Amino acid sequence: MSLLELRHVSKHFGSYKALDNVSFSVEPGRIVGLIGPNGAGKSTAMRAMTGLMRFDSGEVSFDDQPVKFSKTKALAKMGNLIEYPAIYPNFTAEDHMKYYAMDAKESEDIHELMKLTGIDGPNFGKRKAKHFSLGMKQRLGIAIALVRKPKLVVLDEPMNGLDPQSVREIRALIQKLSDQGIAFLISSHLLDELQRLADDVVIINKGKVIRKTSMADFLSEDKAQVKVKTSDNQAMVAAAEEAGWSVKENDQDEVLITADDGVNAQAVLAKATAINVDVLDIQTATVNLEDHLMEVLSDSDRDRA
Ligand SMILES: Nc1ncnc2c1ncn2[C@@H]1O[C@H](COP(=O)(O)OP(=O)(O)OP(=O)(O)O)[C@@H](O)[C@H]1O
Repeated sequence: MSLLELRHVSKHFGSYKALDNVSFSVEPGRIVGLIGPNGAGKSTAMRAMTGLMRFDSGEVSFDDQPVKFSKTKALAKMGNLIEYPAIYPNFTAEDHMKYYAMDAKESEDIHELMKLTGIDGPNFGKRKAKHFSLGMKQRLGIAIALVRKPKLVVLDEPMNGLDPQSVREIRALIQKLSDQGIAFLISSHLLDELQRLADDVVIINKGKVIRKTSMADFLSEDKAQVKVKTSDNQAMVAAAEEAGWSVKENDQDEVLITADDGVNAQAVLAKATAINVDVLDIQTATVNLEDHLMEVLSDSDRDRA
């Protein structure tokens, strides 16, 4: 049984379908990236699964219990940081931790957790939250999400507003906690970060789940691409097409070549030499979550048009 499961969840805002029959699951201890363009429905899905928002139809279950709007009992072992954490301006970091641990049946050692999330340093100390930077608030939000010893932590854009050093630290923290068996569902537009972190991906576009798979499988779908600049791109395109490769040209005068059974720079160079075309520059693009995501999204938009 999955730790978290959404089955056929739909949600309208007026006549707008923000979630359209959304189904996916999170397995124990896995880090799942929820990705998609602005307005795809990621935050809406997160609010539905954490009991923060009513949904129209479908079911959510967590830890073998149904999740309903405001049904907090089912959510005892789920932490979340969705949009902005509820931070009280006149509380210190420690006040927050004590407050959030108060109604927990089982809570982490607050001081350990503060150390782990880096909110115990001199910057925090006795300062009130109204003086915290955005990054400090994010860290505090993550610490709060962890206070009840959760089995799953739902994080909406956890890297927002963090400097590169903090992003790295938060990534290491998530990895460490996942190694201890905590599952994460994370939405982020920082795709490089998600590529490094996530075990699985769920891709959502216009309220629909268009792909759910492991990160490794998702990335391996992307075919290697050779980018080449030549003395005669027209001749290169013709020769590549004749070889049965897929060819596109971009606006930087580069010819982009892929093939279903793979293509490499040597093969493209050999083809150029055979037709007496000079190669000015050649590169093999590495697999990248962002590029592959763009392809998958544009295919899904085309299929729907
Ligand atoms: N309370 C609301 N009332 C009306 N429309 C809403 C409401 N909340 C979300 N929406 C709409 O639902 C759609 C999905 O929004 P959502 O915030 O879930 O997207 P998202 O994938 O999280 O986007 P982003 O990456 O920009 O955060 C958007 O078109 C948004 O305008």
